[in-house]
Amino acid sequence: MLAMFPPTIIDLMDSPADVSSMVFFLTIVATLVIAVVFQVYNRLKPYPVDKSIPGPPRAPFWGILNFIMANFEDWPNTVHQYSEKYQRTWGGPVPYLGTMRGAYFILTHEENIEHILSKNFENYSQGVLFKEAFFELGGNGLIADDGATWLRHRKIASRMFSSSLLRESSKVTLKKVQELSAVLKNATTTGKEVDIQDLFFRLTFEVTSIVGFGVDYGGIQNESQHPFALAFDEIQGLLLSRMRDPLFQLKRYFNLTAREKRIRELKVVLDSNAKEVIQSRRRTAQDGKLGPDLLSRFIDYANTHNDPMPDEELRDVIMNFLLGGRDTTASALSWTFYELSKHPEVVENVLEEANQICGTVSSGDGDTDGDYSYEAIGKLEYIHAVVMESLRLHAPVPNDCKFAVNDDVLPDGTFVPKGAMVGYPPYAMGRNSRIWGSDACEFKPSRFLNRKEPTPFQFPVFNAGRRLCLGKPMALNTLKLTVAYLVQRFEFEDLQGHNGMYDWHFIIQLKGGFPVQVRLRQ
Ligand code: HEM
Repeated sequence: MLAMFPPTIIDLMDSPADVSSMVFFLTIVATLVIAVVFQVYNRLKPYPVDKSIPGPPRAPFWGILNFIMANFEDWPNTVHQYSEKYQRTWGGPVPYLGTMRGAYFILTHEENIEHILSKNFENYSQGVLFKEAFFELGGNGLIADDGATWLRHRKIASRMFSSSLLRESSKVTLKKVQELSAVLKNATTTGKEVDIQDLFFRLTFEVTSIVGFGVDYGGIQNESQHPFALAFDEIQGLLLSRMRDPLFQLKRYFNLTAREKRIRELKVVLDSNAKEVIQSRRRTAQDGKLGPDLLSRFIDYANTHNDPMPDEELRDVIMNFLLGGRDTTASALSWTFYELSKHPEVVENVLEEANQICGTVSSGDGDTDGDYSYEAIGKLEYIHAVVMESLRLHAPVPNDCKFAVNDDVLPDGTFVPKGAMVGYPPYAMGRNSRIWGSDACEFKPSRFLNRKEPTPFQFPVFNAGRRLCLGKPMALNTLKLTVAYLVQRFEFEDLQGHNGMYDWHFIIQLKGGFPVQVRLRQ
């Protein structure tokens, strides 16, 4: 009977000695495999998270990762719904894989957020992952860095974001909004639909480039964009896609995929443009004619404080400025105009305040009418409330996080193990009924009128504590100026009835853009 079965490897051995050496060999292989699997498991296995922490059901090994992946496309809203349900720190274990770091906690109480962003700031880092994924763009710049390098840049940059830079940015914004207005005016005569979201991304690219390093790429009126702007957009998309790829470090190291090859090509374009700009600013510095842009201010600081800054460091300054200021402000503008398109009564109030403070504008030909000086924009209280309300409901950075350097206990008693990811969601906090009341999801600018502004820990749209966004005053000025100027001149009709769906990566944008029909305001 036995002969009917195919011979096994042992049947093929000539002697018992062969058999025992084969068994020995297989035992070694099996032991090695088990040791490797055990090592890998030990490295990837989730941290234990106390059962008292609420959250979605936990699967063995994967913890709540399946839940995160299943809801990833709609993560800001999912976080909002679960935060509303639990009204306390929630989360669970996740494998140590990709962006995940063993455990993920989501904080929605201001005391906990103040703890991680201010009181126990030293214990929470930006984490290596974002820095690594964005290295070709952000380098060792302010946004992704931690520790001594961050502190040095932060100290210098804080001096630079002065009221004189703000005034300069206000002038630049006005010039660029006038160019955008010309494009819209043209659309009123051709009757063509325009994607206002795309125009806002162009606008903020232009403003940040001029204020950041004194270059006007002229990309609002031109159909085609400058190679630097195109490369910046493309590389940003590719670097973002690394965040969902647990093997990106390996692929980058060996330059394995089309994405990694393209990133290298784009980095060359960006770096050579940045180098040109930096060298030109250095030459201007030698002639004693430095401009008002941020890059010139850094060069001046380095020269006057005898604190040399190599080109690479200045390159990172430029890129981080663009990274921090461009998409965030464009997102905020797009959502503000989205909310205005749904709330004509708010548009009436905006118009009334803008006419009162900036002066009325002659219909059709009022490009240079009105006072949009920094001082005038500072007086727009209602428009400020509109912009804040839009930021509350549509936080441009909907989810943010830090990583615990050592074990810690949050003020609400949650134990946070070393390495765990601690998320704080500006989007969900902006819609939280505990903070904002039962009408939290409604757009009501009046809630920002005649009341104390919420603390940054309650409203972490611009982050909070030691890493509060340096561009907040500049962003608010740009938003208010653009709203006042455009609402006074144009009516926007959302022909497709956008339903507020978003695309989100780090930033939320209106899904599919925001195509509108533009008419001159009568
Ligand atoms: C509506 C517009 C904006 C929003 C919502 C926003 C939001 C934020 C957030 C959430 C962070 C913290 C990121 C983190 O550490 O996890 C941040 C940091 C930063 N932002 Fe903004 N930002 C805006 C506009 C700007 C502008 C216009 C600039 C400059 C031109 C800017 C420059 C920066 C810089 C340099 C940092 C890093 C600060 C640090 O880590 O010390 N931001 N911003």
